[in-house]
Amino acid sequence: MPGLDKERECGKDPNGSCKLYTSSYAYPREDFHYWRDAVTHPCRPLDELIQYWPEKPSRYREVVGAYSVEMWKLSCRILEFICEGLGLSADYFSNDLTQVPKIMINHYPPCPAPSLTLGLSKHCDPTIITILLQGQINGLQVFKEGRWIGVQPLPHAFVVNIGYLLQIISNGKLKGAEHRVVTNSRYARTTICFFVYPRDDSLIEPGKALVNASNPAIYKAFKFVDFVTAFVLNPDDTGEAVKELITLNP
Ligand SMILES: O=C(O)CCC(=O)C(=O)O
Ligand SMILES: [Fe+2]
Repeated sequence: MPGLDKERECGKDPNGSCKLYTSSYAYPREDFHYWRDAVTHPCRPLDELIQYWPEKPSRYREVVGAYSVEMWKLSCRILEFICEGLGLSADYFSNDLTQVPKIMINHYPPCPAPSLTLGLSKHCDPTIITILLQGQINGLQVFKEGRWIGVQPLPHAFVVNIGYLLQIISNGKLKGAEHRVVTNSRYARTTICFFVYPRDDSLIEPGKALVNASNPAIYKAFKFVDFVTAFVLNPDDTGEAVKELITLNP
């Protein structure tokens, strides 16, 4: 699709809820650019928001709409299991903590210099959880015990990433997955993320049921909007502004 059409398709909401990026959302501030184009938009409530989504390719709204409905159901089920595992009430996330899910479609074209160029740098998603459909092509890596490990695409499987917010809510019992995307010179790679985000004014804090005298809170309570602001200023999640916001007695 020509660039102008892409811009038009992603510019239907005067409030800019649908965004089109090359590299990352922070393009003008990046020290390095990434080999990636991305489209993102919120997807709930669908009836209200679908009018702002791209209409091209021709079945985009139908296909991505149906996909987002299924991802929403799946994310609710996964979060119920996570609650059971952590010892939080089953409905802990059935509220503002999960009401702003977003779809992000990433496209990484074949790259002439994969050893010099990443698709996305090391980060931890600023979400509760992320459900990722990787497709058939390798590219995702997770950082574990000091080294990068490729996440092999499996047919009919999703990757579920713990986000930074769930790390905080679980009081550090669950760790946000640090990951990045590498490029390759032969194949284009397209992936779809379903990001589970809270409302801006949601309070993020270690679950009360997980905190007691022998397990004190290791993170402060904060509003999601303040976290996002700090995160956007420091896309690297070890950024000082984020650390200061979430760490007790920094
Ligand atoms: O494309 C991928 O495999 C991962 C994308 C990702 O990590 C992100 O969009 O946050
Ligand atoms: Fe990510």
